[in-house]
Amino acid sequence: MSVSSDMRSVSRVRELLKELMLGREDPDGFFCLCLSMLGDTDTRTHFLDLVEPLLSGHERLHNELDLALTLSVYETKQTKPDHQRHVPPCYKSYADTTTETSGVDQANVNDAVVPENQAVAKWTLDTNVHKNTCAIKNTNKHNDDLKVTKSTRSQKRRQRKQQHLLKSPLGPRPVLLWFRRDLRMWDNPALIGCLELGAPIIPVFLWNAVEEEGQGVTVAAGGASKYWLHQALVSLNCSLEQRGSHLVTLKAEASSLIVLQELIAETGAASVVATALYEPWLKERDDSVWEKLEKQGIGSVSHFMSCCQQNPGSGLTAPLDAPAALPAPSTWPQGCPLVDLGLARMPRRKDGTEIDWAANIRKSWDFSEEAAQAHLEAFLRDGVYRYEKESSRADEPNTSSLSPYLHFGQLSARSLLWDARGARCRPPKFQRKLAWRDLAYWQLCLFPDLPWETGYPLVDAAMRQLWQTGWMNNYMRHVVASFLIAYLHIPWQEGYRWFQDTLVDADVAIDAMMWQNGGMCGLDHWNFVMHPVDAALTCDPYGAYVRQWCPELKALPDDLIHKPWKCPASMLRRAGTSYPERIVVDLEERRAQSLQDVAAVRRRFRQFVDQRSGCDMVPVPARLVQEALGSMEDVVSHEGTGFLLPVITRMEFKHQSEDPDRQDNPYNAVLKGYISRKRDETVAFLNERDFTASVMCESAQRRERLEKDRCLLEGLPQPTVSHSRARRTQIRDPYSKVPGGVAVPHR
Ligand SMILES: Cc1cc2nc3c(=O)[nH]c(=O)nc-3n(C[C@H](O)[C@H](O)[C@H](O)COP(=O)(O)OP(=O)(O)OC[C@H]3O[C@@H](n4cnc5c(N)ncnc54)[C@H](O)[C@@H]3O)c2cc1C
Repeated sequence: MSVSSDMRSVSRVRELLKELMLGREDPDGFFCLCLSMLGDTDTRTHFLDLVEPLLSGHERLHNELDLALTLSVYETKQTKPDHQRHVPPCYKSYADTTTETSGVDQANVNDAVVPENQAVAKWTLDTNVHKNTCAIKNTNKHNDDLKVTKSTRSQKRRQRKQQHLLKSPLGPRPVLLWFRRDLRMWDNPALIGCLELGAPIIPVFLWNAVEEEGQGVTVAAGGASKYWLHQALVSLNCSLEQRGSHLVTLKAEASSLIVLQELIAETGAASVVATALYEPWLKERDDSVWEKLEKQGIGSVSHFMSCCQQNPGSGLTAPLDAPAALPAPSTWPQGCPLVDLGLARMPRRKDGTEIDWAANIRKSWDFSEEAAQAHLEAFLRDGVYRYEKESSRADEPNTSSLSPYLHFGQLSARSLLWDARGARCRPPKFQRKLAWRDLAYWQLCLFPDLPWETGYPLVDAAMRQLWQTGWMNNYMRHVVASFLIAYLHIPWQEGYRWFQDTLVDADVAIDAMMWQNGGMCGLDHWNFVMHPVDAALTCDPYGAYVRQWCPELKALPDDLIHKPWKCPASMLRRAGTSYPERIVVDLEERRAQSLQDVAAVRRRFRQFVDQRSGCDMVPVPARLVQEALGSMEDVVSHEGTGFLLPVITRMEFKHQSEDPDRQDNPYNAVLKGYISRKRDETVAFLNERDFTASVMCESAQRRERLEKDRCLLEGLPQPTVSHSRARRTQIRDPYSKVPGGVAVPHR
């Protein structure tokens, strides 16, 4: 056997060993494959060394393999004479790498003996496993990439040290698997990374509310998302128990670092593994934790993170399976009951009874990892087709509703993307949403400082859905945000805070980015304002959504469901509704005022408006400019305001500053709802073609609607809808197709 084929066999055996630990290969099959790859002699000599990792946590498998080896040796002895022992040099060096014990500079020895690719073979296995966590969201790594490339050798040394640390006379020392926002068994590289270390695993969750929050208006963990977190931890613990392990929960009141150090002292753990977090204040906390632990000689996540950073961008790789079992330590550290973390604590009334505000959230969601996968499967089987066409509908569940699972890492973004690409329609719109998610994290890294009733049924329905279930779809989030900012003139930070407290998927990066864009101070202004009635005609054309969340409006006819103020008082009385008056009546006037406010701000801070393009500009952190352009000292200090980056600015603002006196701004951003736009286009089209037919068509539709409403209010059966419309003049123009459509030559 050649040297290189030997090495290949050994690394293949190690891969198979992983399969065995994960329960995807049985011991007999594993043994036969090893025998055929290594041959009789090498199997007899090295097999037990290779399967040694099984001794911690997989003893039964080890015993079976030991027996299989004994039987095979016995059989071989019966048939063959004993061969001379032969240990190929590369094999020896490989074994040395894994059991480094001497004081010799092992890094140099190994680098000299083993070709580079073989020396890292063991680690590339880790790299493949680990890198994917960040493959999707890790877009801001230029700095770290550089560091990694330079320090590969020292990392290798550290990795070997880590291996050494894992060995002790009493068997391998445990590894702490620090769960944070990766609360899952499937496609969890940190978990698989721990398994590969071949040591007992202690899964821990630490809670320190202050560390979680960061500075300023962050509100990182609001009530609803903490409630979700609690439930997700319950579910994670069940999954761990099914695999012979459990989650140790701890209040990290002093700090996460101190609790980790105590855990290390108590358990003798040799390393701590976790997936990266990207909120700047948590990243800073983590950096300092890793630094201190490494000084103590604890192998840490830095290896794992650097693997992520070395990700060559080779594209999406297959998600990882969940392990069948986890090796448990001989003794467990003492944790506290999960409820003591106070994540799901309910307020109490004066009489001591509990106010269970989460009852509806519980009814609306299944918090488990399995539910996340079932949701995704169901969505890709069916919903995704509607999503690609009409993701704005509020009255139909057309979006995936996966955001809380993604936020808490109960579903990995990689497996979502993997499955989406495997779906028949390869949904482009859905896949793009994940890019938005990455963008949000990128922005947060870049700019770390970053109970109402309105009388408008769509807005109220959305806010009630949010309150009751902790969620609403993207379109509705736009509707309520537009309403708050453009019509109520309330600062976007208020909306952001409320969302952070009430959304189960509350996510600082995404939420802050979206609210800032809505509040006209982000990197990409919304070039639209949602009109609460027009939007309703698009996303809830028959009022089903409003009827679900505002049942007091149930009895109103379709035509008036989004405009209850237009109902005659007698109709409202009959319907028995106590719905409030509109919070603002003259929407146009409110919008005009909002535009003037923006103009005033832009005049006052003229230095942040690019006079040529009319775009707003934001100061870019000096660090970033320097990284991007080498040295930018001149630009940064010379201007006094730092380096300014023009951002995507709403057209109507730009036009307004160009021509402040013009009343009719051609870039009016208020969106016409889809339905009203289509209806207007149809009427305009018919007007142009055949005025009489158009009038007849309109009045026939109106008569039908009135009749339907009358029957509804008087409790009569609904009239059967007549499909005979007023005759439309046959269109003879061969170049016209549909209103708003493309004109194509007729053949
Ligand atoms: C004002 C405002 C605030 C928002 N706050 C949050 C928040 O706190 N947390 C949050 O997860 N999303 C937030 N979003 C984005 C978006 O509304 C939700 O991600 C989406 O509604 C979740 O539903 P879904 O899983 O059915 O989404 P789908 O449309 O099925 O998309 C799949 C996944 O892509 C990601 N995604 C979708 N849209 C966006 C987007 N616009 N920006 C970034 N990622 C996106 C989410 O992870 C989502 O689960 C906000 C949007 C607005 C307008």
